[in-house]
Amino acid sequence: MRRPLTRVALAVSLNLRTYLRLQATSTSKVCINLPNINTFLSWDVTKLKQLLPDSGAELGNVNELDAELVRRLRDLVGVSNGTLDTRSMAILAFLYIYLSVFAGSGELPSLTVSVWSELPTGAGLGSSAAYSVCLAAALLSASGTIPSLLSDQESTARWGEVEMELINRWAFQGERIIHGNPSGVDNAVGTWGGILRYHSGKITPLNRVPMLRILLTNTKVPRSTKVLVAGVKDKMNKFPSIINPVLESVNAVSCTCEQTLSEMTNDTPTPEHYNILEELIDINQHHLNVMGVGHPALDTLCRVTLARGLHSKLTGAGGGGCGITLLRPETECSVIQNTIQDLRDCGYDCWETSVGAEGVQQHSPLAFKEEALEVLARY
Ligand SMILES: Nc1ncnc2c1ncn2[C@@H]1O[C@H](COP(=O)(O)OP(=O)(O)OP(=O)(O)O)[C@@H](O)[C@H]1O
Ligand SMILES: C[C@@](O)(CCO)CC(=O)[O-]
Ligand SMILES: [Mg+2]
Repeated sequence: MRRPLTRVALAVSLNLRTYLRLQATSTSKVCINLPNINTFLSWDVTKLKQLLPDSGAELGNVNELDAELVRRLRDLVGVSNGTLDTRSMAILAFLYIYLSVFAGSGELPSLTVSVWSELPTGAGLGSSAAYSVCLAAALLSASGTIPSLLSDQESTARWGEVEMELINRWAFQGERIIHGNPSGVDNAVGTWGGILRYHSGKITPLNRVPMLRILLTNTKVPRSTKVLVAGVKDKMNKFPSIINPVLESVNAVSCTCEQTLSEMTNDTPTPEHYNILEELIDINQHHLNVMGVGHPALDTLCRVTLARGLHSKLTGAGGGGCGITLLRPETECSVIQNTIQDLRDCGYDCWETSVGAEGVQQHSPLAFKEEALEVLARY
């Protein structure tokens, strides 16, 4: 039986976006272009139709993963059960959402979907969720399940609450395919943006969000969310009396952090607020090490930034990938530049950004970031 998660977590959106372009075609093919993972594939619509059960209406249940459809898709893609292969997971998530969303209409349309992301793939920044949210929003919109929002004048628009809820649910199915037993917090952040509080499956956006500057560092150490999450679960099962109190303490960190963030938005942020956030970052990083999701490269990140007076922690499932470093308002430009250089000297990618960006949106081609448009226009 799955233990209900009763602890609080806070999740924060980043200002790095995933872009999806969907073109209706008359080729009788479904094509997917995923330049980030060098994957370009197509299938005949007739072949995909054979995967649908006799009554298409049986599909399309947004609350449960259809194990039989997943099995058929695995056969089609040629993967065995426990595969963690980047490409296969991305393709399975796409085909699963495509077939489920269009099954009810009885017709599978030919189309070309191209996705390109500014997020590093599989590095602890929720790239799988951003990918799944884009797929869900685009396919639901193409099927007419949610409206297409853009009029001639409007270049960017957001869906209403009901549509966002549906996008989030379908994205969660994509996350399930990609990473096994996800909490749903990453797809919620991708859908709604901002900062979210997660408790027992209930997701509440924080009303107001302070502006926080951070450094984002990619150690480039490869890791798999699926494997790391399974590892923590194993530890919980093996040493419940040891790990449960750690999770309780993580919960208390989330609550104290939430209170501090709320004070920072109600009053002017003070140096003391930043001191508290820094201590919480350090404590949480130690928790994550105890849970077995640290990595020597992440320890290096923490050590190198602390030498410049800055505090860091891992992101996402850990085990390598990315970490964040909190910047204080008074942190001098030279300190930031020197820290970035130190981290680049370690072989890491590092850049400055801020937290709390918008969630999923529909853009007209004109409102696409130029770089994204340039990449996606190739397909
Ligand atoms: N831009 C993209 N194009 C295609 N597939 C992607 C893209 N981004 C993510 N994916 C899919 O998501 C998988 C990575 O998901 P995973 O959950 O392991 O990492 P993450 O989401 O980046 O990190 P975390 O879950 O720890 O925050 C990839 O293997 C790929 O299947
Ligand atoms: C590690 C994890 O918290 C998120 C990965 O970004 C797993 C989850 O919430 O499903
Ligand atoms: Mg993920």
